[in-house]
Amino acid sequence: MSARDTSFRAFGDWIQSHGGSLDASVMDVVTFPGQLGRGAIALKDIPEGYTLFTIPRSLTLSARTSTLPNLLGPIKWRNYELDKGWAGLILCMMWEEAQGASSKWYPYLSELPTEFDTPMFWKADELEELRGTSVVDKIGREEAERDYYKKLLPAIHSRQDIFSTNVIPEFYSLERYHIQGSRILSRSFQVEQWEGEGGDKDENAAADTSAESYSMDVADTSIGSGNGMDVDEDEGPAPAAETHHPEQEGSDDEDEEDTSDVAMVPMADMLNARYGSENAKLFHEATALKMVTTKHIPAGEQIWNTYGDLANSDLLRRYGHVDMLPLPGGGQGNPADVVEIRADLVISVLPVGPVGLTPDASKERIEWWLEEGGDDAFILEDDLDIPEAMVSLIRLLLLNSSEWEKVREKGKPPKPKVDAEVLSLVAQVLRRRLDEYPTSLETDAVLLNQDLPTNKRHAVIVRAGEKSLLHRAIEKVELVKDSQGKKRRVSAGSAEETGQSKKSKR
Ligand SMILES: C[S@@+](CC[C@H](N)C(=O)[O-])C[C@H]1O[C@@H](n2cnc3c(N)ncnc32)[C@H](O)[C@@H]1O
Repeated sequence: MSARDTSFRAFGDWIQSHGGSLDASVMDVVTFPGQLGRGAIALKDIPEGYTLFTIPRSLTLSARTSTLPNLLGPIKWRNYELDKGWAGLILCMMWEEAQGASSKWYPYLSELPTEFDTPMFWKADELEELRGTSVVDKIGREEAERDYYKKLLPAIHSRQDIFSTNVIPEFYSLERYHIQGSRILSRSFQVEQWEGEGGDKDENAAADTSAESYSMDVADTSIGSGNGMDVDEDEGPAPAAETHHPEQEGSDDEDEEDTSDVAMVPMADMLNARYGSENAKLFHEATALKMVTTKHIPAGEQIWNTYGDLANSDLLRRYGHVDMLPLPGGGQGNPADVVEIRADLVISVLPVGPVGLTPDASKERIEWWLEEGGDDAFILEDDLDIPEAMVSLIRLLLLNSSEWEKVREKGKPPKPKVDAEVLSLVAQVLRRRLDEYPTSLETDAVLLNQDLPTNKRHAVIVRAGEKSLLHRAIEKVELVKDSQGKKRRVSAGSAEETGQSKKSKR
C-alpha cells in the first residue's frame, strides 16, 4: 500500500512557478512502505515517449546555478579548490540552505532527506558484516573529511560577510557536510552544459546520475552510463541521467572531470530505480531537462528511473538499498553483482622460490605489468568468464626467462590462454577470495531466513551475492578443467591408435 504524498502538489506548483511543467493528470508521488520511500506512480496508462515533467536548467542546483561561487569570487573559488570534486556543490547546498526561504531552492532543499542507510553512517560492528566485499574500502569517509577541513572550512572562515559565524554550527558543520554529500551521492545527475551555454559540450549528451563518493574529486561518467543515470539527447528530447560517480579515488581522470556538471535536479530525483525496470529517463535539451517515458507504463505502476543497474555493493554504498530479484538459475539476487579480485591476491597463489620465480623476478614482472597499464584488480561478473587480464597476469608470472624477455621486448602481456595449470591457479585465486569473507554462503543463507536489522540484512545480501558468484565460477573452472583433461586423454588415446604423436597431429 502506498500513501499519497500531499506535498507533491505544492512542489509541482513551485516547479511550474519557475518555468517548469508537470503533468499531474498522469503521475503522482506517493510514499511506499519500507525503504522505497517516496516514488512516482502512473495515474493512467502512459504511452512511451511521453513527457512527465520538465525542469528548467536554471532550477537545477549546481555550482553553475548557485550564486555562491560568484559571491566568493572565481579566484577564491579555485584557490580553495572548490572547483574540484564535490566540495563546491556541497558548499553551495550548505549556503543555499542557510539562506532559508530566501533561497530559490528552499522548497526543494527542505524536502531532501537528512538520514541515510548508507555504510558511511554505519557503526563499526555493522561495517564488519561487509568484510570481504569491496564496499568498506570505497566508503571514503576520511578522504571526504579531509576535503571538509582543507577546502570548505578555510573558505567559510575567510568570509564572515557570506558565512555568518553564528550559523556555522547549524549549516556548515561536519555533520551537515556528510548530509549534503550523501544527498549528492544518491540523488545528483550529471548535467552537461548545452552547446553555447558556456562550454562546447556535445549537444547529444546524456546526464548521468549517481556519484561515487563525495570524498572523491571527480565523478567518473564512464560508470555513469553503466552505473548512473545518463542524460541523453536525440532528435527529440534527450534522456538525462543521474550522476553517479565511480570509484577510482585519486585517479588522474577524476582530476580532469568537470564536476561542475554535477547537479541536483528537483523532481527527477524523486524516482526510484530497480534492476532492469527503467521506464522513464531524464533527457536534456537546450534550456530544460525532461523526464520522458521510455516504455508504455500501465496505470498504477511505479515510474522507475535507472541508477545504471548497479551491483548490490554499489547500490548499498551510494543509495543504501539493494536489489533482490528472482534469478534465472533460481533463488534471489541481483544479476548485476560482481566480485572484485585484487591483483595481489592473484599474485599470492603463484609459486615463488625453488619451484617458481625468485621474489625479485616476480617483483620485476609485476612492476612491468603495472607500468604497462595492467590492472591491479579484476572484476568477475555474472557471465562467470574469468577476467582475461587476470589470466594474462598469471601467464606472465609463469613464463620462463627467455619467454619473459620476449614479452618485455614486445611490450605486450601474454595472451589470456587457459590451460590446466592456469585453471588450477584461477580456482585457487577464487577459493582464496572466498576465504576473505568471515562467513560461508550456507551461514548467510541461514541468516537471511531470520529477522535481521536492515543494515545487517543488506550486508549479508551483498556478501552472499558475491560468494554465490565465486562458487559458481569455481564450479565452471573445475568443469572446464575436467573437460580439458578428458579431451587430452581422448587425443592421447587416438594418437596412440594412429601411431601419431600429439605434436605431429597439431
Ligand atoms: C533518487 S532517490 C529516490 C526518491 C526517494 N525514494 C525519496 O523518498 O526521496 C534514491 C533513494 O530512494 C531509495 N530507493 C530507490 N530505489 C529503491 C529500491 N529499488 N529499493 C529500495 N529503496 C530505493 C533509496 O533510499 C535511495 O537512496
